[in-house]
Amino acid sequence: MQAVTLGPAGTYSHRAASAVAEDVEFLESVTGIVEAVADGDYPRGVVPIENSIEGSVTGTLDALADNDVAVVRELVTPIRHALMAQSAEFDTVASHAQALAQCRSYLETEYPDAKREAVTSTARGVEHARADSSVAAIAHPDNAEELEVLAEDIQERTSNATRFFVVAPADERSRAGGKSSLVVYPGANYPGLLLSLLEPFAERAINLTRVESRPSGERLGDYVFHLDFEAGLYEERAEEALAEVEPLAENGWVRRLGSYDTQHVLDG
Ligand SMILES: O=C(O)C(=O)Cc1ccccc1
Repeated sequence: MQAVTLGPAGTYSHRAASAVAEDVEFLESVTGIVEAVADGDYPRGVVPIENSIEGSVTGTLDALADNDVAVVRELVTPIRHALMAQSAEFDTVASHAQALAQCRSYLETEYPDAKREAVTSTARGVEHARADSSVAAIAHPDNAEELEVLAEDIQERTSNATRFFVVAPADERSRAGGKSSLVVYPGANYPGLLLSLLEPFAERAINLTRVESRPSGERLGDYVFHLDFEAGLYEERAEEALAEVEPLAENGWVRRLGSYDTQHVLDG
């Protein structure tokens, strides 16, 4: 199976995608990846959704609200960051914004004067470091090749895990799986709205594993809600909960991203 993910080669997304596809192609934006799958250009896309230290990847959330795709699996993988450069003499650290944030304390302690440069992916930062001796990169240590690995395991906490979604064309949406994801745009704003969106799950003992709000882009204070819960859409209790949620969004919409299982991908 072919999958498209965040490139160039060597990103954490690439490592995760290799667990589900033999043929991995690259794009440089999560929005572009979700759009390419929605347009039928690729059968699968692998996008980072959430990190245990830094939280949501907002570009991915917004792309899932804006495009009609299915989520068919989630991948959970540990993230271990290394600092690499041509030598210890550098003045800039280039990496993906999430990786820079995940190594904030290390950088503040060890390299307080180094500039931080956010680039489109960790592997793109490595390319900068290869081309320019004043630049160090934060990436998976396997990317180092001729670069010197100056430090390993520089992330904030030992359990730096990232979730990735495997997205597929909308017609491959499944109701089977232990978890499900929804995007809800109520198109309304009144006291207790969020409570009434969540109560149908609580009343049926369905555990919510993630609740995120994102600005709808329409006006200030208008939100799209992203919900993940531990039940399959095939289950009667999930169907019942949705039957209560959908009328609350009569001025907006509810997107069922689908049900899926979790696959843990080990590093190395
Ligand atoms: O830039 C990468 O390597 C990615 O795949 C995105 C990312 C960045 C930091 C942690 C996890 C995923």
